[in-house]
Amino acid sequence: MASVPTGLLINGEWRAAASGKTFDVEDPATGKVLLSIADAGAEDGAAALDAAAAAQESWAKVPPRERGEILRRAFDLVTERAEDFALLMTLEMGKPLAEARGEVTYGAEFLRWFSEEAVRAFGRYSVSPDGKSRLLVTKKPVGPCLLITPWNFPLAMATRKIAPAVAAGCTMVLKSANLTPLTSQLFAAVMMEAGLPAGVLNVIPTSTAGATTGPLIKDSRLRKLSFTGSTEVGRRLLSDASETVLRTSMELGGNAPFVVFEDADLDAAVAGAMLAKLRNMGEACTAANRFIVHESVAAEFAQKFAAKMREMTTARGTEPESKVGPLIDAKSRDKVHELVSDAVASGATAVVGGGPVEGPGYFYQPTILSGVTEGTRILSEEIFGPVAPITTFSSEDDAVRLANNTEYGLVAYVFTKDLNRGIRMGEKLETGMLGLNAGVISNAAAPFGGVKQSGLGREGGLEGIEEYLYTQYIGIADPYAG
Ligand SMILES: NC(=O)c1ccc[n+]([C@@H]2O[C@H](COP(=O)([O-])OP(=O)(O)OC[C@H]3O[C@@H](n4cnc5c(N)ncnc54)[C@H](O)[C@@H]3O)[C@@H](O)[C@H]2O)c1
Ligand SMILES: O=CCCC(=O)O
Repeated sequence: MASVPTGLLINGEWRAAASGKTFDVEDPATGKVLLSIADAGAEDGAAALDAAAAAQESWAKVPPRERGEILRRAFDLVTERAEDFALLMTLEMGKPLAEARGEVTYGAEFLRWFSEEAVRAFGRYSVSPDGKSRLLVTKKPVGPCLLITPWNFPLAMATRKIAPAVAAGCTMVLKSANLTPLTSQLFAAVMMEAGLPAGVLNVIPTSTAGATTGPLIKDSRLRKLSFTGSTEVGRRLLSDASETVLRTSMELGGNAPFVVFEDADLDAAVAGAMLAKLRNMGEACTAANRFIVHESVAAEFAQKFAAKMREMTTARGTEPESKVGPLIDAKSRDKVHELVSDAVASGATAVVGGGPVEGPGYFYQPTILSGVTEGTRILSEEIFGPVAPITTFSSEDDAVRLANNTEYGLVAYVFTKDLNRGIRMGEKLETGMLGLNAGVISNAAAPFGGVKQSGLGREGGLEGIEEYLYTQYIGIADPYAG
């Protein structure tokens, strides 16, 4: 296992927090402390922004190809050390090793994708409609960015922001999640090894997020905030960002509907449901949160889905048999159980599972609830656990109404053999993404993001780099005028 830096990364150096404080990172499978790392405070946050602001001008001048090559080297290094990254993620976050390996592949792909995009931030030159002037449109790096990441995908959520920022020529301060900061520490070390100049990426893990990043958001040298996390915190940060009219990208919560029509291939729908529900133990913004199944196939779907859920072994992610790891902490596990208990009290039935697993760690049984009725809390809140509530519908209009009945709009899943119906659903569903007969659609080459209260902006795809660029227009006088 590679050694993980335990300091703050500021201007290319690993250092202790100004206060000398550290905080503990726990293994959610055992509750034991894995490592203590430097705990940044406001003074460290200011030093990190000083470094990012000082490096911005020279970094923006580095040729795009060179920036791309740094990212490509980082891709190679992460790929070479895939096992180190996977084990670290399993230890600090809990996901089974096989899934952690999948996240390394997914997370590294943002480095490769944006290494290729770095050289394609094109502008345009055109003749004005009246022919009397010329219009030159260019793309420029937006400037120093604050990147705030969640705990659930410790590598991919960081690379999805850092890679496009590097490609665009922005400097940055990364505030990693306090529950899973270790992967970001190792990744930052890799970025330095790949040749990223000092000051371009600064990393400030902290146990006091608001106090440490609040002053940065109000600092006029900061030009961009990219946040991934809950809608609740996102709303607060948007309000703070309004003070300096800070440019923002917000990747927030989800409440994905998983719609199964009567003509769907039920085995394929169950396979999709297993992915959409159990990937990352259900701790994903993209997790299917509501199974909306046609009344004529609901019983058969529930029975097939339950048979698969029963095969899932709950164990520490490092154990070879583990298919479902622990939830991130006791608070999350208690919240999941509260939602399940509320649904059961409101008339739902636990077809399988229904409670926490006894013993150390924060494990929860893979659970299916049938007969969940509209208005039940579990259908409106993010579950963030391995629990699948099933509700039924009788017509396409009914399915659309139920699916759209949420403040969120990140992703939806639709299973049908009728392509026209699939396309119609895409047009009618209020989401940024749709999985058509697919249970996972995350891809570095695709624009990831939501509508409604699931956020603003897109990460990945051709769109991802745009979040870190601004457009400048230069009006040129008629070159034929005397
Ligand atoms: N849409 C997406 O792409 C996406 C991806 C992953 C996770 N998420 C969402 O993230 C949530 C789970 O992650 P979480 O529990 O880490 O979310 P969270 O909102 O609690 O925290 C996210 C990050 O914000 C920091 N934070 C919390 N309060 C802050 C404050 N006042 N100022 C500055 N930073 C603050 C946290 O320390 C963490 O780094 C879920 O809602 C999930 O849907 C969304
Ligand atoms: O948690 C949300 C991110 C999931 C993903 O990128 O696939």
